[in-house]
Amino acid sequence: TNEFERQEQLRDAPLPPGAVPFWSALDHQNIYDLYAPSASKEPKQSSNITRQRIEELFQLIRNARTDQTHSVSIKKLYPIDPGWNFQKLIDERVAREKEDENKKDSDAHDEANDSNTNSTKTTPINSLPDLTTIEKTVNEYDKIQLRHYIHQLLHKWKKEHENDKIVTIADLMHDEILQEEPSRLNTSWYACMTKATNLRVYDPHSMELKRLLNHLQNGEVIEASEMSQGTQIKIILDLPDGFEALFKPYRVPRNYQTLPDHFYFSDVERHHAEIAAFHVDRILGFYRVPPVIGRLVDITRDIRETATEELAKTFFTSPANNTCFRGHCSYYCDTSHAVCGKPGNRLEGSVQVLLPRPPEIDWDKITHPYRRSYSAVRKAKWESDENYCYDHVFLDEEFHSRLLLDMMDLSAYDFLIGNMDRHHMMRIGSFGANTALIHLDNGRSFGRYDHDELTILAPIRQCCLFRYSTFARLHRVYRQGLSTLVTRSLENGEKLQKILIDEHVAALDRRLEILFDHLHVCIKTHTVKGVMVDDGID
Ligand SMILES: Nc1ncnc2c1ncn2[C@@H]1O[C@H](COP(=O)(O)OP(=O)(O)OP(=O)(O)O)[C@@H](O)[C@H]1O
Ligand SMILES: [Mn+2]
Repeated sequence: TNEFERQEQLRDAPLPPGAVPFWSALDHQNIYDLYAPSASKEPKQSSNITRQRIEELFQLIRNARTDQTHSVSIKKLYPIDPGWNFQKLIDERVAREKEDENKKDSDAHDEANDSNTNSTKTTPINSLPDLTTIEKTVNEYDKIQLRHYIHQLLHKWKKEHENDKIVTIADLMHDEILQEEPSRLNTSWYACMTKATNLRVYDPHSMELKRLLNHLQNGEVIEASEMSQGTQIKIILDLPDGFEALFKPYRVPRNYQTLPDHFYFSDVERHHAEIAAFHVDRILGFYRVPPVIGRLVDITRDIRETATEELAKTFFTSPANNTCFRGHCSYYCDTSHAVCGKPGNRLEGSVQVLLPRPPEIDWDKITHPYRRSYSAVRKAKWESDENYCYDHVFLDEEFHSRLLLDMMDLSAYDFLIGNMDRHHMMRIGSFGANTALIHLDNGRSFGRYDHDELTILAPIRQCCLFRYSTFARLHRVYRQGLSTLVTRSLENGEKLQKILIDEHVAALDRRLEILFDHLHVCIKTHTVKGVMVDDGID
């Protein structure tokens, strides 16, 4: 029995760290951290909505859509008082902002000025909300009129654009390529660009996508250079056949949880988050993330030996005898945060196709109205003004278009993947007015699985508008099981293992229900036709 007991004890003893695959290290108590609370797997929040209620909601919304699309007149469906006018709200806002300016000037003396924050107005975090300002925001009557007005404008936008021709990136570039480098027209890069349209950046069922992913995963690296934009290290890989790709290296293990005392803006970028975010976007049917795939590179052969001089200069050998590089950027580009092959030359990363950039193609970079303050001591305006959508977003002409609903799609998407870092919205301006957002830069998503960041839903909660077709797709995905679809998708074609740990996958299902719950609340307040918009975009 002695021998038997000894074996039992051995089995229960914690495994030495080296024997634990890194993504399951989470299940093991950190025996060195004496005060660490035991890892809790229970989510902090869950939704109140039931499966049955979600089904009822869907039926309700589907029926209402028939009314909306076959309604005799949009003006009857969304009536506006003859005496009401939009301009009055604009004038009021201008007056309000002037007053705020004056107040700020007089306050400025005794306030420590945080001069490197952006120009969006912010409120000190610890002060009470300014009651005089809140009273003066839009009233209930104006809110109803304004909502109807927005519905009418979105309907008008739909009428103007429903017969738009679909344009591809290849179309935009054809003439110039033909003149300057006609051989590029025969590359598989160009073939991919014929599938990147104003509505979606790839065709999920095409051979071109398959080939593209294969290329990103296996194509020989011709040159590695640093991307100059951005806060964290990113490598541009030149691949054969005209492709350029963005490589984000492994930085933290899959179970790394954003440090509780870190702000989202100093959060490290995660290659596995970029990959997982691509799969989630595809499953939700947006097709707005340029294709990304995981790749194992040889840090010496694929990066050091192909590196530009600038990048090559930052390579060194670590005490553990691994090859590392530092790169140049404003966060984590020093010797203590270097990217190292481990073991040996093995380095994981995400590889995303780079879409053409200026001067070839123009991009719009739209400041997100719900961007966070990016300051440790200030809050953004939308955080203290529940009427922010009426006071700002609805009054902004730029949002009297598909952009408003694209932003709601993005809010839903970002909530599911837990991305708090959407400071800008990107789209290809060269496409003109009817162009979808491109969901770029998802490296700071999937930071925590034990927390659902409800503020990411602020655009949906405050504006209470949602695209019908997105809802219909979310509902379909819900029925099939989002987590099941994501798990299956990640097993298909990925060489890297366990992109998302189970806790992150489970969080997706939980968050989808919370999203439905938010829409449910909106609909209780504003009715189905007040919230759902069929703008003809699928
Ligand atoms: N796949 C892509 N195709 C085209 N351009 C891209 C792509 N990915 C990134 N870019 C461009 O490079 C910029 C920086 O990339 P990214 O946002 O991923 O880096 P970042 O370090 O997070 O930047 P920031 O700190 O500004 O958020 C983007 O704003 C975009 O203009
Ligand atoms: Mn970023």
